[in-house]
Amino acid sequence: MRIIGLTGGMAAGKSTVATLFRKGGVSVFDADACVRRLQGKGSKALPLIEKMFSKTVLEGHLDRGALREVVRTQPDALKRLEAIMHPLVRAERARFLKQCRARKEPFCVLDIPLLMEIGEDRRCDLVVVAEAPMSTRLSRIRQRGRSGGRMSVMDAKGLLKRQMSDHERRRRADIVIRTGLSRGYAARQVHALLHRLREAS
Ligand SMILES: CC(C)(COP(=O)(O)OP(=O)(O)OC[C@H]1O[C@@H](n2cnc3c(N)ncnc32)[C@H](O)[C@@H]1O)[C@@H](O)C(=O)NCCC(=O)NCCS
Ligand SMILES: Nc1ncnc2c1ncn2[C@@H]1O[C@H](COP(=O)(O)OP(=O)(O)OP(=O)(O)O)[C@@H](O)[C@H]1O
Repeated sequence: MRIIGLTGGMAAGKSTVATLFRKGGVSVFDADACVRRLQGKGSKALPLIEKMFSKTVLEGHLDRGALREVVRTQPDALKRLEAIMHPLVRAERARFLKQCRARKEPFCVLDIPLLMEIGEDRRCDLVVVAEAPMSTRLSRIRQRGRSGGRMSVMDAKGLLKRQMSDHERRRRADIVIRTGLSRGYAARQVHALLHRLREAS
């Protein structure tokens, strides 16, 4: 089975590209969704988060706004949060790969925002980067923030600093999908890639 790593900066359009792969019949592991699942009610991570960051769990639910605020204002908080989340995400990822192998799927996608930062790209057979200009991404983040519940540009900037530069990411990519233009254009690039992968397998 060939493992396709999918990554990109914040609001570049990874999830949109991942959906296109899914629609093309490919199994996708979504690391952000996995984090949210692992932080859900009754999850393993919640008691650990509650112990480390007081007042971020209310009546068994994670208060994401409160946790975002902690991450933004406490210098080492994200590192400590990652130390809780990353081993759990790693275990889920291993489970996903095992299931795909058991189903004898020819390839699968790992959609991981920090794919390169954690060195997981080295274990992928093909690394795909979703790329849109920073100005486009910031306006998408602003729009999402306005429609409620999501992080503001100010919150995002702290996380963006921890993500790899676009230049470095592009250098380590095998394929770049341009996601700064229309969705149709992104779809055509993914379809062409899937076609090539299927021809080669
Ligand atoms: C910081 C948290 C609470 C913010 O939650 P919120 O719902 O507001 O945002 P969401 O999870 O949708 O993330 C928004 C954007 O930030 C990026 N991001 C999230 N965590 C990180 C991180 N540790 N470093 C860099 N970027 C990150 C995401 O990929 C996404 O692009 C949450 O992202 C979290 O628990 N992060 C730690 C786990 C982690 O490292 N996740 C990255 C994928 S493995
Ligand atoms: N051509 C395009 N390709 C991908 N996304 C696009 C495109 N045009 C607009 N968008 C929009 O950009 C926004 C961000 O996309 P998406 O959620 O897929 O990004 P992401 O990289 O997964 O974000 P994050 O890592 O912050 O969760 C969405 O609202 C999406 O609809």
